[in-house]
Amino acid sequence: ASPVVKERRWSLKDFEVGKPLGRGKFGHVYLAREKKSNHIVALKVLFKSQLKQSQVEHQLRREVEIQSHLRHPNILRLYGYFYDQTRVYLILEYAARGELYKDLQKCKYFSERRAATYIASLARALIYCHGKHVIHRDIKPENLLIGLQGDIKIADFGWSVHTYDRRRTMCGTLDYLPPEMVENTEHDAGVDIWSLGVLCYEFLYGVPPFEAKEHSDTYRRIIKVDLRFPLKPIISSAGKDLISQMLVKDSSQRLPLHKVLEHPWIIQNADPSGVYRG
Ligand SMILES: CC(=O)N[C@H]1CCN(c2c(Cl)cnc3[nH]c(-c4cn(C)nc4C)nc23)C1
Repeated sequence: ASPVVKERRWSLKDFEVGKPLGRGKFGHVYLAREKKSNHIVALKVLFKSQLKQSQVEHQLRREVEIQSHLRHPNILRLYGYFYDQTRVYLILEYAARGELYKDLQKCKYFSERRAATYIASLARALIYCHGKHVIHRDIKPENLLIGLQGDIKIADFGWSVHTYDRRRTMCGTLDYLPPEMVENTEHDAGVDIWSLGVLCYEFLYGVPPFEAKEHSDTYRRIIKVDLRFPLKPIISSAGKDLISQMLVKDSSQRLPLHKVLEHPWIIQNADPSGVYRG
């Protein structure tokens, strides 16, 4: 089992806490070392008072429940948690090369090879999540970290949910359900395919596809799927084709994740090892 396993009851004295790595909404994340195993982790410290006043305890419980059961190279591990009088602590995998959005800001946009390698890894991670009826719902650069080898990791499952199949959980028979009930729920796995398409566009152009000054304009552009490709940087038609097949209004018509992995742009550009070496 991994050195920092969840079965044990953890407490702060098990860790030597180091420098702050960054701050989330509800607290800070610190570099830390588990004393017995010398395992380096990221310790996310959340203040109970802030969780209470924002009524996100249930969301945090769901995040812990979901992320602690997911095991995938492109999903940040949650090894365990503990709490004291005033705080909740999440013991998270440490991603040695930090936050992806900082890299994206620095180099404005990624090469097609780097973007395709990340999109392929994220597609594989989402296929894994959807196989467990988990949808993330918040795939964006701020929630992505980079591991020691340059491997991308989805973090922050704060908005993930367990989808359940209403068809099966409804009172047995389907016969009496109207079409819209038998169809997908408003939040089906298709939301993550859309977000992956938005992310792919932002990786390649450095800005999200429906960006506008006012929120109301962004909303209008999303609803209309007002997708435009700038002249610069020059992107292959294969890359634009993949984005166009993911950013489709009808979620049932979006390119399924396994088809994303077979798309020519991914085949031609993604590093098979899932790691971008530059
Ligand atoms: C909302 C939120 O938790 N955001 C970030 C803060 C750091 N945190 C990390 C988490 Cl949760 C895990 N691993 C990290 N590694 C780093 C990092 C590494 N370097 C060289 N620089 C940084 C920064 N940060 C993390 C997640």
